[in-house]
Amino acid sequence: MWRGGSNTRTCKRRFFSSPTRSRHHRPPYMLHSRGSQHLKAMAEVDHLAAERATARFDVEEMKVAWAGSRHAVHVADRMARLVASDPVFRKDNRTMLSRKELFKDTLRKAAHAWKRIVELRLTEEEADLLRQYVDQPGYVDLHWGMFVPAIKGQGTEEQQHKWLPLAYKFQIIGCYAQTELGHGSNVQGLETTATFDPKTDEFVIHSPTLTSSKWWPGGLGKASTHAVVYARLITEGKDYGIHGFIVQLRSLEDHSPLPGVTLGDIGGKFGSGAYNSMDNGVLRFDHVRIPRDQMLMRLSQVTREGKYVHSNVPKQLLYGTMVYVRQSIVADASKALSRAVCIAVRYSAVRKQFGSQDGGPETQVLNYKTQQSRLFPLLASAYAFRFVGDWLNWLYTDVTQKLEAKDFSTLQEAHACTAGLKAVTTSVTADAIEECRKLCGGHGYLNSSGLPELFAVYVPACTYEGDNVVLLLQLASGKQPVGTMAYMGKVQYLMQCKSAVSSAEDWLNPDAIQEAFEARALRMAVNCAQNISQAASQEEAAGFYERSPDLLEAAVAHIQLIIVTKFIEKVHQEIPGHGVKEQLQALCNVYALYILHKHLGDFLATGCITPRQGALANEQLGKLYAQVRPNAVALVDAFNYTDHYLGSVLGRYDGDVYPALYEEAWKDPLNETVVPEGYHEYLRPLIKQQQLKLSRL
Ligand SMILES: CCCCCCCCCCCCCC(=O)SCCNC(=O)CCNC(=O)[C@H](O)C(C)(C)COP(=O)(O)OP(=O)(O)OC[C@H]1O[C@@H](n2cnc3c(N)ncnc32)[C@H](O)[C@@H]1OP(=O)(O)O
Ligand SMILES: Cc1cc2nc3c(=O)[nH]c(=O)nc-3n(C[C@H](O)[C@H](O)[C@H](O)COP(=O)(O)OP(=O)(O)OC[C@H]3O[C@@H](n4cnc5c(N)ncnc54)[C@H](O)[C@@H]3O)c2cc1C
Repeated sequence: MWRGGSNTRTCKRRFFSSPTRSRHHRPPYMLHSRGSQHLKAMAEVDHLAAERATARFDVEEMKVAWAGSRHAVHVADRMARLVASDPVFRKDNRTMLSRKELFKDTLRKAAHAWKRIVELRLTEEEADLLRQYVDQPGYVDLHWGMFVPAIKGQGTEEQQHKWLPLAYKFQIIGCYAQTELGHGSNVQGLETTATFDPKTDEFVIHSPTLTSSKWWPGGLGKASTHAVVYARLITEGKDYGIHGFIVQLRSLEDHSPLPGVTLGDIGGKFGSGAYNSMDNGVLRFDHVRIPRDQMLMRLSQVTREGKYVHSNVPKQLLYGTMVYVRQSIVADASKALSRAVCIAVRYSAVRKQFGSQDGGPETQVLNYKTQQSRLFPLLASAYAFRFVGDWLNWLYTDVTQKLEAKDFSTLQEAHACTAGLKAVTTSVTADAIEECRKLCGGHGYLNSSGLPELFAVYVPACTYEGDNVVLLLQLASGKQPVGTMAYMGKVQYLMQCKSAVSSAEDWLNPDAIQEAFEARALRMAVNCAQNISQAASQEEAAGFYERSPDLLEAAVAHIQLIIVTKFIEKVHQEIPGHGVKEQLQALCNVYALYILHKHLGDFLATGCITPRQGALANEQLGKLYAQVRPNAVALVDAFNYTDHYLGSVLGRYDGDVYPALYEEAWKDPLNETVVPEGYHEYLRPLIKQQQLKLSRL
């Protein structure tokens, strides 16, 4: 019932295609042949070769561990090359395009991607990867990511039979129209109505108020012909709450809005380039009629006579599409985070500052302990999110199979885990991309570093598909100790256990880590429960409301425990390749001890560890950073990203950063003329006026 598209995995190796540039854009030194020869010679040097030589593990095997299988590495490799070598998929000029140009460029790329998918007869897995490497948000994300899964999950067999082939062949383009101007988080508060008219066997879709205007759906603004619209179902005078309906919005002949439909784009968004390639839209209905069979009727139906019938399944299955997308957002978090970290690690190995008193070489900034303590936990988090994402995908698949067999026992667990992991991984990733920008110093602030755009594209992930705070509160309201909450069954032990750690090395023992994280999460949850019951003499809801800031922290502790646990489980598996397991073990420890250090207050306040044990964890963390240092560049190489996909002059595989930065500057439209436009209007008169004044003195 929750079926959606297949999940894709990341990958790729370097493959840089430099776009051809007009002569007048060239930096001055490139106009001389000696200069360009020099540049060419420089480009053939691998400035990071020395870094790669210090790696103590087999990078090719680490690529397999990261991607999940040899097959996954291979497919991703082919798709990334395909995209990187195709000039239509060029993206280095994206931040310089106007909104209209950017949108047209997105339409062009989507159409070209589809053409290649059809021509090359790509499989679903290959097509998903190809779209991922095109790396430009657009209507296709919502078409494949939400419209199709909504019909698969909530449509009957007949409805799927009718609509999916149209969607699969792009004969219709769909979006997911749930959020309104007045309500997003509170789905039950949506106002759009779908009133059944038994006389005509139709639903009348209507937007009764301004706040009921659909607002935000991606792909709605300009591209979609259809939408799955969420509206209050009213029949026989009774409001049955939110249900999904397939509604045609635009003519399939000339793309004009159908009668009664008003729609457009909601306007420019944060950052240049970035999510502005997406046409997030506004939509209003004025008594638009659709046939009864366009209500998605897998979970509940309205009969010809107008009788409402609800199947014997939990009504929350209506939210299945959101659960599906949330679990893919967790997988995406590791992709975005690993991209930022790859850029910051490579650049930190190239960048040198200070440290040469006697004319010798300066210090690579990656050698500064502060740089390591800021960067290596993010590197470890990228791996941690990758593996927890794989586990979540497994959980989702498992729940989906159970639901097919009408077993709803794991539904709540899946909801809680996807909601909590979505919230934690996106919040950490958004902050981490910004940290990576700072780790790259001034150059990180340039669009050509790739980081500003990555940040601007990524941050809305903290809001869309459920605001992170709202989702964490969902997790905090979970009741039964099942699945990932099973450790709560050990309440008596975990409430009084004392950590046995007595040396820094003791923190390398996964059992010590696991116990500390379990005890912290459990004690925080128990403290919350006690405080809620004390705060709420009359009603539990009042106590929940009162203590919700503490509940958020308890929910985060629970999710961090899940991430640590899944990383430990991963490292316990058989992992082939020289040194690969050892590196993953080190990263797992970095992740866990970093979280412990960062949230030391929680661990101390709940009495799970002593201040001395906290200090020992930090001591061990420093040792682990030293262990990661010689492997750092190889560990980001294992993400296997092309230069095209990274889209960063600072993160280039060859580390040849400075000529690339220099060259990139000349591509800016401001450099199209030597004397800027506006000089004669504003600058010259100003200067002349001042000169005249001075000459009169
Ligand atoms: C490859 C694919 C890639 C795709 C990427 C696409 C690109 C992405 C681009 C961006 C695209 C962005 C696209 C977009 O942004 S699409 C719009 C996304 N919108 C949201 O995410 C809205 C967030 N709000 C909600 O989900 C609900 O309103 C919440 C959950 C907050 C409350 O809910 P509700 O109002 O009903 O009230 P209740 O709290 O009393 O809950 C009642 C009961 O229901 C249970 N419950 C709640 N939820 C679920 C659930 N899901 N499964 C199973 N159970 C669930 C709950 O535990 C409780 O159980 P119990 O305690 O009674 O036992
Ligand atoms: C880029 C982008 C793309 C989107 N794409 C789509 C799409 O394709 N289709 C679609 O239907 N929607 C889409 N959305 C909408 C998105 O799902 C909502 O914006 C999101 O669910 C948050 O809801 P909201 O805007 O109502 O936030 P609000 O709920 O208004 O949040 C405002 C603040 O209130 C807080 N808050 C709200 N409720 C509570 C509570 N109970 N307790 C404590 N704090 C609370 C939040 O934490 C937040 O700080 C998109 C949004 C964005 C930004």
